[in-house]
Amino acid sequence: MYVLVLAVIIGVLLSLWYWKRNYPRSPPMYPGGLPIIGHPHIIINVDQTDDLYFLNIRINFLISGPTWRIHNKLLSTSFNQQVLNTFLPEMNEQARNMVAQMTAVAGKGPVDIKEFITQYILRSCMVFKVQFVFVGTSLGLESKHQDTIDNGYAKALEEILRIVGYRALNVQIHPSCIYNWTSMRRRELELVKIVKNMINPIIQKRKSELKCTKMYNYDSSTTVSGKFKPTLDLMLDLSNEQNVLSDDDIRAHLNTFVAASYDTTSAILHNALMALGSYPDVQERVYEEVQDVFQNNEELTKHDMSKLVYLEAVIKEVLRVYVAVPMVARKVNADIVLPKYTLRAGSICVLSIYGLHRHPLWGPDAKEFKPERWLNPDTLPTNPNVYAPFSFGKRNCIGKHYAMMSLKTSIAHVVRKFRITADINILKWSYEIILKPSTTPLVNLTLRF
Ligand code: HEM
Repeated sequence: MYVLVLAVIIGVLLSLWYWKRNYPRSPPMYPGGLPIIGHPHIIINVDQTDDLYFLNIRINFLISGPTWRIHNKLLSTSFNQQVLNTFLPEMNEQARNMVAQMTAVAGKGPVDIKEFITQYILRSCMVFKVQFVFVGTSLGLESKHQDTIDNGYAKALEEILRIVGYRALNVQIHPSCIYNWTSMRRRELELVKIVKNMINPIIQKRKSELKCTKMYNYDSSTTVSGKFKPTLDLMLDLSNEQNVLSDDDIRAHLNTFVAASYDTTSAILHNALMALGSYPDVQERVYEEVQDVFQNNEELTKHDMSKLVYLEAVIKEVLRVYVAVPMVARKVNADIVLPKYTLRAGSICVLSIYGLHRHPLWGPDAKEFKPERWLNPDTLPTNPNVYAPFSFGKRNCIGKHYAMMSLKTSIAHVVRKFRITADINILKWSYEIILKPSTTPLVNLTLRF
């Protein structure tokens, strides 16, 4: 009996110690009980932090903080606008494919658009992966095998993130000594193995291809034979010539790119189409702009991108109100002294992007969906830190311009062809690191011509 009581007391004390050690002193509380520091004036401290955490779970299959700092510089050349423009023809083609699939069901009653969106993102983002990272058909895989890899790989990463999200929200399984005994942990290890087994042969195959063609002799700039050097080649180059990246690093980068791009972009595309269906006036204005820009052409060009001003405002507002990444978390490297409390070194702090996007600085209509606010800078908050759909600081989103291009292209193609009717207010969300639609409310698509 005494032993039992003593065990309970020790358990409670250990939990309190663990809680105090991991959370900053007296932060304001988020409705769900999570500590937040999403105040715009203290966001700047994010650069004093390091690894990506979700509450206090570090995402182990992603690249770690110190490694990311070195690699990010080297890889950022692959994300410049010139390189991104080369993906526009493929984006147009995949958007047309999505529209063709939707046309088959248009006018036949309410439909679930999630599958069409997932296919578009998998095809265009995975094409991005295939061309940008895996160098198109040079993999020598038949397209059906390529599809299996795209689907299986992305789905495995998605499931890992779901597990991480679940663990993050359930404090009783934070300590590894408990979590390691759960079936969830076993599934996580299984998935990590699946991902490893899919990616390793691809890295090895490309390595030997590059050796054969002696491409290693090229310098590590972004171009090869007049073309942009794909990221995988760039990474292999860095590993071979400069010993900067190991195979594990390369795999972690690929995981990071795919995990960070697939779910986020599909959630936002889904939300944007639902929002357009719920606000007919906004949709008509987008339609008119898109018609003006497209004219009789089949494709959007890089010059068209900057002309889609209202559509850009709509996307920015979707990213604000229906944010895809509602919070980010960081490990604090050194004590950060704030007016009311100190974030201690070693603790994990959570930044509520969701909270920032509804901050009173946005005005009394902060919670309303109003794309027009982006057309007049005077109506926007003067503090830029209240808007962070792509996060802040050194580890912000490297793919933000790519995402914007992909969203503009796909939405323009859909709105040009269909009148959408939907109700975004009945949409329910689930937190899986990314805030994802958990229900699939149906949407009506009516052909415009
Ligand atoms: C609408 C779509 C997208 C949204 C809302 C989004 C949002 C974000 C956010 C909030 C972060 C920071 C996470 C953190 O600070 O903890 C991030 C990081 C990142 N994103 Fe995106 N993203 C999007 C699309 C993309 C795309 C298309 C790519 C393409 C490759 C991409 C690649 C990355 C990478 C590589 C990181 C860095 C992860 C790391 O530091 O390890 N993202 N993204």
